Amino acid sequence: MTPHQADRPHGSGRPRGTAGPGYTRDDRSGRAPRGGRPPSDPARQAAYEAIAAVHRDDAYANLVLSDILRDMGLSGRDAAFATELTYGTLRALGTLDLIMADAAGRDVARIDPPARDALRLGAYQLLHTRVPSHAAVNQTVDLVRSVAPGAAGFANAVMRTISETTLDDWLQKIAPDYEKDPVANLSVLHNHPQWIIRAFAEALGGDLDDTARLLIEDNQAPTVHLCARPGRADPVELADEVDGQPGAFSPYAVYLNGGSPRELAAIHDGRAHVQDEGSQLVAAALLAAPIEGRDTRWLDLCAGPGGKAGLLGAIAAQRGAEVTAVEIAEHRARLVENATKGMPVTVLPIDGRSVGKDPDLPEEGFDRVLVDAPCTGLGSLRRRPESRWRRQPSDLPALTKLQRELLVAALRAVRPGGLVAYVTCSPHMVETQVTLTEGSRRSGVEADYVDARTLLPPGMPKLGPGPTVQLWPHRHGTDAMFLAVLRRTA
Ligand SMILES: C[S@@+](CC[C@H](N)C(=O)[O-])C[C@H]1O[C@@H](n2cnc3c(N)ncnc32)[C@H](O)[C@@H]1O
Repeated sequence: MTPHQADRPHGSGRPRGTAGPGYTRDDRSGRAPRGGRPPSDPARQAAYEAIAAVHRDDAYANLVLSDILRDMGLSGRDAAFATELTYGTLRALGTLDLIMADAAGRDVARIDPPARDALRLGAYQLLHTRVPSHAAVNQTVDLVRSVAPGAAGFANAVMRTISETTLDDWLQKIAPDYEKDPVANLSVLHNHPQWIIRAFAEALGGDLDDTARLLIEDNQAPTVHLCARPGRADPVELADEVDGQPGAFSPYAVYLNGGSPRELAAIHDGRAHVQDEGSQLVAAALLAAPIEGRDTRWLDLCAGPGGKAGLLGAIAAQRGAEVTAVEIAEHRARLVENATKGMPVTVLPIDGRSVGKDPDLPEEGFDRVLVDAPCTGLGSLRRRPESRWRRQPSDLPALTKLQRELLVAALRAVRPGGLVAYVTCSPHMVETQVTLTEGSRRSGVEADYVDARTLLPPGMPKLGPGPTVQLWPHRHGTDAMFLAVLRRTA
């Protein structure tokens, strides 16, 4: 699973008719049980339902919330408030749970799941929003009464205890001393699991001050970036049209100032797509280095849902090239087809590791190959509020094996003289440098690094010593994309 798999219909992570630990089937709707009181506030009810679905069904917050908002007919300020509450609560979960445990005098694992999620939402309002305390307490007790009627008195007591102390004082109380355990301290202060902080710190050369800056950035709601598709839209004109601004680095990027990109005409008519600026940069980097000889056969080995294929396809149309886009998951392959309509792109719903075995994926058949590998997605935590608490270090072995195999396949698919870009939206060294070294070694293919810094727009700051590049939210305003470019020599 990768965080890119956000197109999965919500709830599909768990078989129908089953419920997550601690939930009964009656909890599954998330709505007030028959005989319970109706919700007093639709935005909070929507946020509660989304948070409960994330924990009960392994749903993705962005998908489940947009379904709930639509079903409840919420828009404008109500929708914005529900979104802030859902995303904020999910991001802050680890620290909220520690505060709740302290206030309740028991581990949160021992609180009934519906009451626990309602309390998390309440604690978030008390500690992170301007909602007046009495309103946060009363609304939360009302919500608990409707989803876990027996726990209303308990919820009242916990909420009142939390409300008596400011967030700063809570953090002071529960965070371990920075001098004794800096990672544990940062984990509580900035709402990230410790293993992720260690991975970030390692990729940032052990600089914990810089790591803290990254953690703070990870807790901000990211700006939505559009990609103005080359040949179809001019970014400056598009920026005017959507009341946004041209991006700082990618020649295709437009930053939205707010509002939902779903409603934009440019998205509907295929002139633009939503794509982080870092993703645009790494995809374009594959095409930036000159190669000798034929340059018409390009391969995207992990294409779903089609963001980078959409950009590669638009440029291929201009340069007379053709893109083969491979995606193993059928429903995601269909998304790639949608994303590349009208472009010279052929979508293959097959395993990218079948290079040399599938006639459509011949060895040495391609001039440029992109491996945007399935990964932990630790580089895009801003966009997926629940993922930092869902991901586990135990996810790494299976992912890195797949990454190595896909890199080996890519190196075999490219012709001598051609280029392979290895990309992850994770800065975890095991997924970046280790995979790269191991995959290149095992491929048996000879290849040299191209300095990836030279393939990015001039003037980009803080790209490190090369030849690989790690982008960062707190340095570049992008997701933490990793990029390595290899030229096959023989
Ligand atoms: C990081 S995502 C790619 C994102 C995509 N390039 C984009 O820009 O929208 C990785 C994708 O690889 C797919 N995948 C996983 N294993 C694969 C395999 N063996 N062959 C082909 N695709 C695979 C996943 O289903 C997922 O869609």
